[in-house]
Amino acid sequence: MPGNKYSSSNLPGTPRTRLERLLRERELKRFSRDFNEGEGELSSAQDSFSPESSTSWLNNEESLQPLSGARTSHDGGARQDFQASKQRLLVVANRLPVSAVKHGDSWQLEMSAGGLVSALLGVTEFDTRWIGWAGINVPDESGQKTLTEALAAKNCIPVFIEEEIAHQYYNGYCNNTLWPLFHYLGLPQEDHLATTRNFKSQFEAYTKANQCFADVVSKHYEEGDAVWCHDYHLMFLPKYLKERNSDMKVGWFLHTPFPSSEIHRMLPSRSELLKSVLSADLVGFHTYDYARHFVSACTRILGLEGTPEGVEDQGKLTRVAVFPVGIDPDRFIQALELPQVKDIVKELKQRFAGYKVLLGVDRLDMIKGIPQKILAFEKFLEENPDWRHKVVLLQIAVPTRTHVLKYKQLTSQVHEIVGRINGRFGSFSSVPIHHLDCTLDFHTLCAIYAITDVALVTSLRDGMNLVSYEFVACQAANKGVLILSEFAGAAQSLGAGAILVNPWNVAEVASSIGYALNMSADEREKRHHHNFLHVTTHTSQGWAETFVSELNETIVEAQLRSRQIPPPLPIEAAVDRYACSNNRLLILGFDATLTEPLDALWRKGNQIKELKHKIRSDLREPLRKLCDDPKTTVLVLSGSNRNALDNNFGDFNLWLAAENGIFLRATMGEWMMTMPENTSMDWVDSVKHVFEYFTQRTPRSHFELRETSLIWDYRYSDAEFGRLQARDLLMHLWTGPISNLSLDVVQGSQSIEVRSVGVTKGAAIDRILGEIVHNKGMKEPIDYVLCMGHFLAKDEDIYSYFELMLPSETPTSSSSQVPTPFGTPTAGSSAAPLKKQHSLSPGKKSSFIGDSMLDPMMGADRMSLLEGSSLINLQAENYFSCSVARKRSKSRYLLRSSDEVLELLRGMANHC
Ligand SMILES: O=P(O)(O)OC[C@H]1O[C@H](O[C@H]2O[C@H](CO)[C@@H](O)[C@H](O)[C@H]2O)[C@H](O)[C@@H](O)[C@@H]1O
Ligand SMILES: O=c1ccn([C@@H]2O[C@H](COP(=O)(O)OP(=O)(O)O)[C@@H](O)[C@H]2O)c(=O)[nH]1
Repeated sequence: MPGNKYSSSNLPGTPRTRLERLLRERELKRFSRDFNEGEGELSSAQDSFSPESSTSWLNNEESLQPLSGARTSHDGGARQDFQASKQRLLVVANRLPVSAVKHGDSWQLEMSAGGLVSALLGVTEFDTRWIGWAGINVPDESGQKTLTEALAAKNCIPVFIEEEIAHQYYNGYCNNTLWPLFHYLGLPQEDHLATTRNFKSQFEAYTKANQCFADVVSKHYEEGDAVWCHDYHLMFLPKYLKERNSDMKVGWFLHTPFPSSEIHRMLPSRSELLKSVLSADLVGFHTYDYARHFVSACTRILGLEGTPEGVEDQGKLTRVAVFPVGIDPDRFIQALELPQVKDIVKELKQRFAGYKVLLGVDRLDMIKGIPQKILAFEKFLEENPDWRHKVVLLQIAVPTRTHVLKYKQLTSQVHEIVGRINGRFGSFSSVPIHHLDCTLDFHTLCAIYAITDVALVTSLRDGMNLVSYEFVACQAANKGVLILSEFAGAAQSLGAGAILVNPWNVAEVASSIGYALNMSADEREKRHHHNFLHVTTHTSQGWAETFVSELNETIVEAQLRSRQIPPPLPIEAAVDRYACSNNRLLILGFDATLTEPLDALWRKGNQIKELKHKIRSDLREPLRKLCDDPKTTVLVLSGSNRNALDNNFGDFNLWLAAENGIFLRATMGEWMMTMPENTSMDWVDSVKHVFEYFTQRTPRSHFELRETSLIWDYRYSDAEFGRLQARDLLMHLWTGPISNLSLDVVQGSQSIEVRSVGVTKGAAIDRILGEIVHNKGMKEPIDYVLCMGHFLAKDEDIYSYFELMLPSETPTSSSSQVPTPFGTPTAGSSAAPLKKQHSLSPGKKSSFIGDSMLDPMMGADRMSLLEGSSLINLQAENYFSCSVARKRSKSRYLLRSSDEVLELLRGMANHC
């Protein structure tokens, strides 16, 4: 068995990283394939496998093989075992590889045209089911049943969509809106009002159609399946699938270009579409440019973070990667050896004897640049009279999307130009352009590719363009030249061997035709060799294998990452423990914990600075109840300045700690300083200068000068630009004003803060607690602590502070990073006597806080009052450290939003 011989244990080392695991898997696959090929040699004589037995473009039902393992299905025992262990793959695409035509009571299945079908037909590595729109309206149940049965033989599963919805979805939203937009042809503009109305109904049909797909996928899904969604038709599918089953392994691949974010943002439904695609685990594109555009649309439109790995939202990563598609080159190379193909080649050569053949094979689509190509050919004939009657252009224009108005118009336009040029340059015996509106069978197509001298691919935009690959695969003998649009994805892979052109530049294309026709045999050979190597090594099989491996790997990675994310706070338990405690301490962050949630729309306004500093109005009541409960002490501990806290909490009975705990006051009392030794601001002017400079150059960023720190905040700026500016700002800081100063530069997700070394919430809490305990004359030990906030990583040392207070047998999460506590647990006892390690410096005023009131009692004398007493008696089950909306955290628990904070505080308040 391949599995035994090449089990992973035979390979040295355990892969630890994603790349190591992927390389290992690749190696195993290669071993496994070599092994099977070894066996295949023995059985090939009996199989007498021929290219025809593989899937074919012939519109002949007999030639259609089941899609999975078409080549391995007759191999007997060992092969079947191997096949049985193949991973199940559900390919979901708008179009099935076959289209159904009804003949009486039975169905005839014909091959569908288009690059997506061609690409996926080469994929035999998996146990594949193909789920797609039947392409035909079958309203009656019995018809649906018989068609489903007919398709099942080809491992195809139909999605039935009601006729009007299918029309609005496919001809409307997909091909009249998304397709032109993604190919930089803009949105339809004929009649603005009607278009807007259409947008709505077409968009609704699009969502409904995507739901129909999701229904069918869910029905056929088995645990462990990889679900691979394809193309712009199914942008909502990842979301719908994950809503039904969050464990489903979902990948999404786009076959078209993804346009610049400036184009994508024109779409009225731009955000919904992006968000849904981001529900997938892995998102793939043909080229790096498309992937880059997608990530940048997510950062600019959704405000998310783009990383080299993909797009990150609250710790959840959607991997974005590049997977250039290929073809199954052997299918073409072997077809050329078939007698019937050789016959067609012979016939064509006779037919065009004495002529050089230029070839275009395209769906009759605006993006393919057919009119531009023909006009370039006209210009060539115009400028090169010697070539007239010595060269023909064969243009195969495959009819497509014929119900969309634009496509109808294009057909007439092309016919008109062809007629004019043939009239102009034709003769009784020959015409320069042979234009065919038809679909060719596979063998004829191969033969035409083989006899062509120059292929002309002049797409105005094209996701990849497989015709260029197929042409190269069929040119081993002829070494014809490929003229290729620089706007096709294929230009990135075949660019070095092809002649690259700008299809809009008719003169350039015309002169390239001349260059290609006159090219020396030596140059043709070299160029062909380059392309042939690429086409034969980058196959559709490899493309699919890589995508599915990466998808599997993404899930492993996500599981590893999710282990680092704290579990959700068990709100009920936190409330229950609160209810039965006697002396509770609630430490609450302010910004993004108790503040109003920010709507994305507000990002646009300047009022944002004001809004972010307001307590949620619905939180006031529960908070007031908690503050007024004699068994509860509430401390709001924030990076904000004293004013902000005064304005929001001045009328509550609680404790306020501003500027990360440097300033402290009970709302009944005056402000005091906890860490006067950290308040020197000599550095402030030089840093402020840098912050001002960057604020002026980064729209919608702002900086805040606090009494003890400076913060530059760019969360409302363009995310990408903000990040670049932040990088630049940091470089300036490090190399300039602060290079010799003892300052901390604290990086938030979208902010940069400069403060004195050692100022953190964890460092301040020791002294804050000393003051609170003393001030309240606390006799009973604190037996419940909730410490909750959207804290910067540096300030999360506060969570660790309390971990150390827990009984020693309780495993601590990160004791090594604990700040110096003034209370440490006594071995073997559950109580934590408070021990002083810092003494506060009473009365020491620093110049920049001249108006602050310093409590002369707060300091060494006071702390000594507490020494030796057991003022924290905290059991692990009564300690709830909880980060709010920050998944990368050292806290024990997570609350996703301030809505959940509200739920928690309301629950507690009910027990006051
Ligand atoms: O199904 P249709 O609406 O008739 O259109 C045919 C296909 O056209 C598009 O093909 C793209 O995929 C190719 C393979 O990745 C790529 O080479 C080409 O550049 C693209 O245009 C479309 O994306 C498919 O969904 C359609 O089936
Ligand atoms: O008569 C034809 C002409 C072309 N094709 C196939 O259609 C696909 C076109 O793919 P491409 O990526 O070039 O562009 P798309 O049509 O997908 O935009 C290629 O595999 C061609 O072999 C076909 O099936 N029948």
